[in-house]
Formats: sequence, structure tokens, C-alpha cells
Amino acid sequence: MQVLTTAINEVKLIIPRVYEDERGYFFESWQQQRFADMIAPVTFVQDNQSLSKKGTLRGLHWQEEHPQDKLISVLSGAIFDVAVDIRPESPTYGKWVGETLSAENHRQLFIPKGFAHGFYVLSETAIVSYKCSDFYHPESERSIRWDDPNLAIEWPIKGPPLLSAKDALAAPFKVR
Ligand SMILES: Cc1cn([C@H]2C[C@H](O)[C@@H](COP(=O)(O)OP(=O)(O)O[C@H]3O[C@H](C)C(=O)[C@H](O)[C@H]3O)O2)c(=O)[nH]c1=O
Repeated sequence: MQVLTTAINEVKLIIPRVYEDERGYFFESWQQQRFADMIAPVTFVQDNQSLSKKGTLRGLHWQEEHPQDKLISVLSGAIFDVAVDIRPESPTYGKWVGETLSAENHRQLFIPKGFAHGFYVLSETAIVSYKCSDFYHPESERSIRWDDPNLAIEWPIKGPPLLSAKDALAAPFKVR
């Protein structure tokens, strides 16, 4: 497993060791001890999975009172995955990182607590599976507009994205 830093130090891009043979491939998508040794001693308690059509944008979301570390993986298709630093005291507050994760490149993104998360679907469909370090607390959910001008995220978007009603009405980013 290779762990690469991104433009925001705490957000890590993971390139797993993939074993390929004539049948296909095998890799350990998560291993607690190696993750603790190389990234952080995180206890994941919930796995989420979503399927989205091409052009879907889910996000930018986080849980305020029950913040979640997340390990994002793509089981099918490809997404542009984005993390936004929303930690009030952070020197990179309001900064974002984006990585293309796909079932083909097997890349994963570790997004710690204190970040908003969202992704845009590049393929016909994408199945995204992600591990969370706390349970779902809907009352604690917050969101920021995907296209907030103060974030200026460079989404690889062609045309208006497919949004949930909730995301279409998301709040603006709070500039410090
Ligand atoms: C997040 C979540 C949702 N749900 C239910 C609530 C809704 O009835 C339905 C769809 O939820 P929502 O539209 O909020 O799903 P997404 O827009 O994919 O939300 C996620 O999008 C971004 C990318 C994230 O990182 C968050 O994990 C999460 O906010 O699933 C649950 O039952 N458990 C959960 O943990």
C-alpha cells in the first residue's frame, strides 16, 4: 500500500497493492493494523454504499456533532472525489482537494473528521463504498453548495449536475 499526501496534509490518497493474475485481481481494501501504522488509528463503524448515474453530484456534506472519518472506495465506474477543509482554526480552512477514484485505478481517499465530502460521477454509473468512523446522525448533517464561489472547486463538470433536492438548497460556505 502506498500512502500519498495531497494538497491538504491530513487528506491521504491510498494506492493499494493489487495482485493480478489470469483470473483477475485481489487486494486488501482495508486492513486495520496497516491503516493504523500508515495513516491513523481509526475505528470504522459503518459502511455506506451508493449507486449514482453519470453527472450526479453528491455533497458537500459532513456531520457537525458526530464528525466522521471516511475511507472512500469506488467499486464500479469513476468519480471525482472532493474534500473541503472546514476546520475553523485550520491554516487550510476553505481549501479543497480533488482526486479521481475509480474501480480501475483502485485508488482510495482518506478524509478525516473536519472535512466536507462530495463527489461527481464521471462514468455511466458509479458505485461508491465508504467506511465511516461514526454512525449516521441525520440531525447532525450539514451541507455546503457544491459550486460556492468562495470554494471555487474545479469540478470536471459538463453541464448542470444531477443534485438531490437537499443539495440544490445547500447553504453557502462560511468565509472566515
Ligand atoms: C448518509 C446516510 C443516508 N441515509 C439515508 C437517508 C436518505 O433517506 C438516503 C439518502 O441519503 P442522502 O441523500 O443524504 O445520501 P447522499 O447525498 O449520498 O449523502 C452522502 O453524501 C456524501 C457524499 C457523504 O459523504 C455523506 O456520507 C452523505 O451525506 O439514505 C442513511 O440511512 N444512512 C446514512 O449514513
